[in-house]
Amino acid sequence: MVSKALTIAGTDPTGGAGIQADLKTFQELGVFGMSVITSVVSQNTLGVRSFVDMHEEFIESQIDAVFEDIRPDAVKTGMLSNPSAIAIVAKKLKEYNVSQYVLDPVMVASSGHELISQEARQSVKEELLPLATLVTPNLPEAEALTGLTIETIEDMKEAGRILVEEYGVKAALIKGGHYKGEADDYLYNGTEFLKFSAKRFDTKHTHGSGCTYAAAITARLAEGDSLNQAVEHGKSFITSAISNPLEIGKGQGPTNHWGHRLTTK
Ligand SMILES: Nc1ncnc2c1ncn2[C@@H]1O[C@H](COP(=O)(O)OP(=O)(O)O)[C@@H](O)[C@H]1O
Ligand SMILES: Cc1ncc(COP(=O)(O)OP(=O)(O)O)c(N)n1
Repeated sequence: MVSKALTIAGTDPTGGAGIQADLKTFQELGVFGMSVITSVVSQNTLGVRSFVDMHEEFIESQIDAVFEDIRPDAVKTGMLSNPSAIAIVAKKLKEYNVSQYVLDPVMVASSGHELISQEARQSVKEELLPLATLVTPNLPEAEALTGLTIETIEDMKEAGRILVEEYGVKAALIKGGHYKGEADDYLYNGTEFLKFSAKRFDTKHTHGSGCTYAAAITARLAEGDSLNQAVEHGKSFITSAISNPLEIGKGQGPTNHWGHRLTTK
């Protein structure tokens, strides 16, 4: 029996981030991928131009279409730009009793473009964090969610602790891509902190790395991994994808999901 994963997110027509990155990652990890589109984003490796949000009734209809036919084993959410989209997704996650849910709290693209309104940040905290198995903020997202200024490893751990103990998420993975030094991430699961380490590669081709990482973790959860195992597999997947760049695009290019198979001439 094949495992199935659903991503609820925005799009990237150049294929490096968002829904497209998630589906490629699910496929690469041998999991049947499904998708619900929340926003159609005009973006490329140089940045975000604009986006059009799907109406919440249409997001709801897409989620119902999936769950009434093929129940996913795990769900990931990415770009949810406004409070209405967040409210409908939260309602549906509860209605369908989703127990394996990875929340990537997408806020600002690496190009600097805001992908979420200010009001929606509060909705993420109040409505989505209590439902999630795991939240995967990068440092700016962890700062926005907790109000902390994160400058040290201890600050990263404190952010994880606040997200779990004060906001009710089951586990928090604070990603170190924006930190100085090595690319180390810290998982707090409510009882202990675990460190997931990687050498930092000197590359600009990291577009969509957060999406790809969260999608890989979601795929492994769908396959039945424990949370710690899923993060370990996800970290190894994203490190491999960053280590072997395709070097396509005029700006910050995509990670290479197919590390060993795709090459550029
Ligand atoms: N230059 C790099 N070399 C190796 N790993 C990286 C690099 N940049 C980011 N990562 C890793 O990629 C993942 C995504 O991290 P991050 O950049 O913090 O998230 P986001 O893409 O959401 O901003 C994390 O595991 C992080 O440690
Ligand atoms: C539609 C969409 N969702 C999320 C992002 C942000 O992607 P992320 O993986 O956090 O990394 P960057 O590309 O911003 O480095 C996006 N651009 N588009």
